[in-house]
Amino acid sequence: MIEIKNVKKNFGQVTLFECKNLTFEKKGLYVIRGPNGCGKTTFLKMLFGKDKEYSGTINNLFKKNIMLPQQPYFFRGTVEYNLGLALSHERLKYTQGVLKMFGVPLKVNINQLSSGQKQLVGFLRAFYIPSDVLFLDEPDSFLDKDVKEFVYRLIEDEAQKRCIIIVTHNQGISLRGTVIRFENGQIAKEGEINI
Ligand SMILES: Nc1ncnc2c1ncn2[C@@H]1O[C@H](COP(=O)(O)OP(=O)(O)OP(=O)(O)O)[C@@H](O)[C@H]1O
Repeated sequence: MIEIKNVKKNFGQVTLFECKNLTFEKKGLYVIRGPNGCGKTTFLKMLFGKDKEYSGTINNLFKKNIMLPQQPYFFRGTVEYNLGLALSHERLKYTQGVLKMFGVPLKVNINQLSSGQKQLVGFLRAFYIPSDVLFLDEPDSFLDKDVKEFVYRLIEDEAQKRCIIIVTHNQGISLRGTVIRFENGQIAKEGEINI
């Protein structure tokens, strides 16, 4: 669970956003929406605990937190090598199956993949590391329709077991979750809808 009370984020004299009251429960999918530059990535980093420069309270009670940034870090080496460093044998096998299904080569250097292929690898790696809460910062920006559909269904199913907080500009493919919207410098819960 994450509880937020009277949080204000400033850069210098300028207030980027405020969040008066918000709770992320133990399980569920939270979809963060808002225009470019409103502060979604900044907010995610604050929830994750990486950015501590704000006023007010963010009480993150989750023990194991995993964050997938917009540009995840990969080690020099193959796709398989990068996944193998992070995942258990069983989860690695499943991940390899998904990548094969979408035609992503496993034995090539990670930097030889397309942006969408690389994004799928980064997503699967973060998704299959056990955690209590998973923060996803635009994990879908380069994914085609079929891959996005697959990833969204995976996220929706998994959110029945743990808390997943995703930032996305998605339009077109449905994703069922509680929408948290940035509007005029305020963050508020909109309720559970299909975006
Ligand atoms: N360290 C910093 N100092 C000053 N301004 C910053 C700093 N970090 C971020 N900003 C500004 O805060 C604003 C919000 O950035 P952020 O990346 O959180 O937005 P976003 O909503 O995730 O945008 P996008 O949808 O484009 O990814 C931007 O205008 C950015 O320039």
